[in-house]
Order: sequence, then C-alpha cells, then structure tokens
Amino acid sequence: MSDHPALHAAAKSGAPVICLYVLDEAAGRAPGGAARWWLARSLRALGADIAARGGSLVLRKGSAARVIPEVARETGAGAVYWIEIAQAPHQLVEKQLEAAVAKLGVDSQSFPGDLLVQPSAIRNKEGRGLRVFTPFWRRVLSLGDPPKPLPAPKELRPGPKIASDRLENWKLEPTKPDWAGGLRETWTPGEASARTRLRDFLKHTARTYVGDRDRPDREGTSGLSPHLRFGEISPRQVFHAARFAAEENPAIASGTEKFLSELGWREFCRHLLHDHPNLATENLQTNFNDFPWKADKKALAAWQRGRTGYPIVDAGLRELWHSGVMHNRVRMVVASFLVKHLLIDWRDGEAWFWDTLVDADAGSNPANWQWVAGCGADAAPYFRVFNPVLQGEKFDPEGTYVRRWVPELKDMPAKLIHQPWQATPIELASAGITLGKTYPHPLIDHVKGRERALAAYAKIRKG
Ligand SMILES: Cc1cc2nc3c(=O)[nH]c(=O)nc-3n(C[C@H](O)[C@H](O)[C@H](O)COP(=O)(O)OP(=O)(O)OC[C@H]3O[C@@H](n4cnc5c(N)ncnc54)[C@H](O)[C@@H]3O)c2cc1C
Repeated sequence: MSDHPALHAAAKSGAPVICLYVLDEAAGRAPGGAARWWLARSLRALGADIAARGGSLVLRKGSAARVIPEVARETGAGAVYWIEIAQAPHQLVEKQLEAAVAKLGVDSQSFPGDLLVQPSAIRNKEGRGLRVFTPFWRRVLSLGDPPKPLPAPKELRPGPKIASDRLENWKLEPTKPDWAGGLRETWTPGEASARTRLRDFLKHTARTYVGDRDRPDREGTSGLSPHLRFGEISPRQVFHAARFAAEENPAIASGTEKFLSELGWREFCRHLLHDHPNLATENLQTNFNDFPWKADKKALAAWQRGRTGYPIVDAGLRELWHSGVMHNRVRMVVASFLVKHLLIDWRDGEAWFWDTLVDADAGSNPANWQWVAGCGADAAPYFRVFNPVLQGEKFDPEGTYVRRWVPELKDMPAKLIHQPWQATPIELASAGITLGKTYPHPLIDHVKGRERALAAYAKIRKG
C-alpha cells in the first residue's frame, strides 16, 4: 500500500479504484512451493489492508495481458495503472497490455517502483549494464538519493463490485502434506510485519551489523528479503529509513551504509537479470559451458536433506527446509560445497533454492549461485574453495547454529562440533553419536574434494 506509485496515482485521481491482482503463471518464472505459500499469505494481508481503506482486492487468474483489458472493459474503467518490472517477461506483458488497453480507448500508465534506479540509467559507454558491483553501486549512489517513498492512500473509493476468484481455489498453500508449519512459525507475510522488521533492525541490529551480519548464530541481519521480494516494502523505503536513522544516530552509520550496499546487491542482481534474461540457465562466463559437472543424484539428495556429514552445510539446508530462508554466509558455504566438493551443476542447487526459499528471487538467486560457482558477474574465483570446517569454526564458534538445526550433534563439545569425525570413540559416545548411524560420515574428504574441483576447473578454457 505504501510507496506504491500506481495505487497512489489512482487514489489521487479521486476516481473509484479497482485493485486487481492477476496470477499469471506464464509471465516469468513460476514461483516455487515456499514462495507460493508466502504469496497466499501476502495477498490475504493485502486484501485486509485494502478493505481497511474502503476498497476491495479482486483476484483473477490467467494471462495478465488478456485479463486486465477484460476487467477494464467489464467495468468501464477510465485508466489502468501498474508498476513496471524491468525484466523481459514482464516487459513483454506490458507491451501487450498497453496495446490492448489503447484499443479500448482507455488511458494507461506504468510507474517504476521495485528498484532504486532503472537499468537504463546505469549503462557503460557501449550501452551495456555494469558487471562489477563496486563501480555499479558507486554509480547508483552518484545519481543522488532515490525519490522519497509515497504514503499509502488513506482512503480508496470502491469501484463497482465484480467477481473475484477465491484465494483458496488457487491452492497456493500446501495441504496434503502440509509442510508449511515451519514457515508459519517463522514468518508473518504482509506490509505491517515488513515495517516492524525494518524498524527493529534500525533500532536494535544496525549498530552491530558490520560484525554480526556474517554470524549465523546471531540475529545479525534484517530478515527483510522475502518482504522485499514480494513488494511489501520498497527498496526506496528501506533506503530512506536507513539514511534517516543514521542521521539521527551516527553510531549506526557504518552499519546502515553496509546494509544499504547489500540492498545494492539486490539491485545489481536485478539489473543483471534485465540484461541477461536467461540468468538461471546460462553461464554468464561461457567458458563454464565446458565444465565437467557430475550428475550425482545420490549426493544431490543428501545435500538437499542436510545429510552431507558437514555440520555447517547440513545446518543450513535444514534451516532452509524448516524456515524458508538460510543465513547468507551459510548460503555461500552450502552452494560452494555443492558446486566444488560435489561437482554438481549450480543450476541444480539454484532450482532447489528456488523451490524452498520464501525470498526466492529471479535475479538474486541465479546471480548469487553463478557468483559462488565462479561463472557469474564479479564472481568469486573458482579456485577459492570454502573449507566447511573452518567456515563453521569462524562464523559459528560455539556451534550454536549447528546445535539448533542439527540436534543430533547438540551434545558435541564446541571444538569438535564442526568436524565430529575427529572425535574419539569416547567423545562420540558421550555425545550420543554413532557416525554413519545417528549422523552421516562426510560425503567427501575436504582435501580430496578440493583437489578434484581444481582438476575439473583446469579442464576448462580460462575466461
Ligand atoms: C547461493 C545464494 C542464493 C541466494 N538467493 C537469494 C534469493 O533468492 N533472494 C534473495 O533475496 N537473496 C538471495 N541471496 C542473498 C542473501 O543470502 C539474502 O538476501 C539474505 O540472506 C537475506 O537476509 P536478510 O534480509 O536478513 O539480509 P540483510 O543482510 O539484512 O540485507 C538486506 C537486504 O539486502 C539484500 N541482499 C543482501 N545480500 C544480498 C546478496 N548477496 N544478493 C542480493 N541481495 C542481497 C536482500 O534484499 C536483503 O534483504 C542468495 C545468496 C546466495 C549466496
């Protein structure tokens, strides 16, 4: 409702407003299971917010380019307003929509809204987008502050009553089996919750963000990613709130600047997607097209279920399965483990994240996977292979995160929790662990895995 330029303009016109949400499963990548769950809850919250202002939310399913002109005709609408999304499938829908609406003699207008800066504003001399983050973000900041966010309309004049689909009939939430218990326990989708998270972050967490953002054992980040993904809060709202909070309290200034640069990564990934619509399927660095990936279904299944034998990796994948998110540091570790230790194609990992993340984003997910795999923009070099034991010891030193998500290791002392195979039989027995039974042996030895990865990398042409 807030910082929604299309809704704002419609409400300001003084005309009755029909708020329409179209589920168009053919426009863009169809959402995965966890995102469908979020969408259902988010639409319910949005419907309630609209009703509280006197309007109602109409739900329709089908091709947006067909459904929206149909609704315009059915209601005799004077104008159609929407937020533009700078991604190829959405731009195509917009073109078709504009033409269909113009044919009806109805005015139409689109408004930017889901980015800080439109991709057309960040081009190099050849007219292409930037592929290195630091100059990209510098360029974004050099353009000055993004426009101030718009307030939510106080009131909506209701439009004519028209038929709406029932949300339940869209079957977005799982029933048989209902696997969404952990999502319900962790999240409250909707705008009110997004605002609370932002406020709490700026009040309590921003001060320590620089040091704590890499610590999965602490509540060191904002938790805003699914709210941003679903447009429940806009990047402009986050930007201005963070800058304002830092002016009020200079002690959080370094934290908020770091936080805003992370928001910059979201922006960077979306700009990349704008320039590379096949980001989820094609290596940005084409020399990786020859990479000898292994089709190892058993290892992939062990990874997905959090049964690799590396506690930090398993904790991350179990956190994901339960709560629909995973800490950023751990996302990097589990992704690196899949593509380097297991030599499994990054696209398999990306697809699993796409289905299980509530924040699964068509830009951020493939861009980060490609970044970890070494084939992306501004990517980590392939030969930098994370050691999952050292990563665990550095970022989860007491093992708190592992104990939470891998309870069978909860009685392991901190010095052994990231490498239980180093424990003596007595230590294992006193922690109640039988390796290979209660907790798996490592799928692959780190040193061997690293050597195998480097040998595979040596086989491809250098980019
Ligand atoms: C393999 C892999 C896959 C990822 N897939 C996604 C995804 O599908 N959707 C997604 O939103 N993020 C993705 N990320 C980025 C990052 O892990 C999450 O954005 C972050 O964990 C969300 O937590 P937060 O909101 O508490 O982050 P905070 O640290 O509070 O950061 C604030 C915001 O900045 C943005 N952000 C932070 N880091 C990144 C990043 N590396 N790339 C892009 N945006 C970032 C997010 O919008 C986030 O909400 C992925 C990272 C990796 C390594």
